[in-house]
Amino acid sequence: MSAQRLDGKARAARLLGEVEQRVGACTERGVRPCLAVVLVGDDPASQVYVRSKEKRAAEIGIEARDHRLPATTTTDELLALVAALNADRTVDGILVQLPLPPQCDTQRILLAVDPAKDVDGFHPDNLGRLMLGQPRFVACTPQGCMLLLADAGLPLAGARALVIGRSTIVGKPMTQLLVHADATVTTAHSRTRDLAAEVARADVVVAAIGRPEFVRGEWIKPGAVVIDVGMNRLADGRLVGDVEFSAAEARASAITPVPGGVGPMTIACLLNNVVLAAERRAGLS
Ligand SMILES: NC(=O)C1=CN([C@@H]2O[C@H](COP(=O)(O)OP(=O)(O)OC[C@H]3O[C@@H](n4cnc5c(N)ncnc54)[C@H](OP(=O)(O)O)[C@@H]3O)[C@@H](O)[C@H]2O)C=CC1
Ligand SMILES: Nc1nc(=O)c2c([nH]1)NC[C@@H]1CN(c3ccc(C(=O)N[C@@H](CCC(=O)O)C(=O)O)cc3)C=[N+]21
Ligand SMILES: [Mg+2]
Repeated sequence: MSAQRLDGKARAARLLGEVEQRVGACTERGVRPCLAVVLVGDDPASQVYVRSKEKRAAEIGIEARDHRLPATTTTDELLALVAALNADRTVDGILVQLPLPPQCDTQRILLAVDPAKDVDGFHPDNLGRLMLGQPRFVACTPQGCMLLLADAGLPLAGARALVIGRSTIVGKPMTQLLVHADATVTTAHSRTRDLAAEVARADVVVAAIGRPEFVRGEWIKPGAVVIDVGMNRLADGRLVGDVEFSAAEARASAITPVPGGVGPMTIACLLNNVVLAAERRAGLS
């Protein structure tokens, strides 16, 4: 058996087509959807991500405004920029690219973003609403994973789901979304005693660890659906996920590739959140 590949590139293109229609409706009402991107320092991976997001935005008529700041930027300087973007009525969404340099107080800065412009879904208000089952902006990567899971066709209600990772940006919101989809969810992390045994009984595995091919293919339950969030750059330049892809593919019923899986979905869901914010400004929602 070989798994169905969950093609995130194609699924993202479809979502972006829908978002583009909605961008058009806003623009007709005189509201040009606009995303402000704040990038501090010169981390090469962050630059790649920001560039590809701005390219996708331009393709569908969303304005992306770049704010590039030196690696020495202070918390106060960032707070002042965020306050200006909050007050700017032409800005619909604000994205502060993470990670920030160590001298910046990340929690304080994320808390300062207007929750109505928090298209990453990282503000405590938006995380709390997700917890209540009344989401406003849902974090983009978990949102994208849910869309790919829907393509796999496996009913989530009653399924055993395993989320590996408990970060605020991926693991925790992913666990919440699966709980609300009526899965029976386990969250694993670095203190989990027997990860192989947890994986072996899961009908759905979402891996968000940040360690190349850490989840062995032989752990996967035959027929399981595997969503690989990991993005690991190897010394030879190859990009691999957190799952041993070739061995997992032989056992799973469906699996996301890296690249071309979750990554493109994250960007499409971000722009989906931007148009949601713009629709409110345009009086369309
Ligand atoms: N495709 C995309 O769009 C995106 C991809 N990513 C990628 O996803 C991965 C995870 O990102 P992120 O959540 O930000 O990472 P973090 O480093 O914030 O979190 C990693 C999580 O993995 C857990 N972990 C570490 N080692 C183990 C282990 N041996 N066994 C089980 N769990 C372990 C950690 O546990 P503990 O809490 O105990 O430390 C932690 O909860 C990265 O590769 C990142 O690049 C991230 C965002 C978007
Ligand atoms: N405020 C904030 N919001 C984020 O959403 C955010 C962030 N900070 N910091 C970093 C992580 C990482 N992330 C990625 C998104 C898309 C790809 C992506 O498109 N990847 C391509 C491959 C890219 C390549 O080849 O290098 C793919 O998987 O096919 C990757 C990584 C968003 N993040
Ligand atoms: Mg990917």
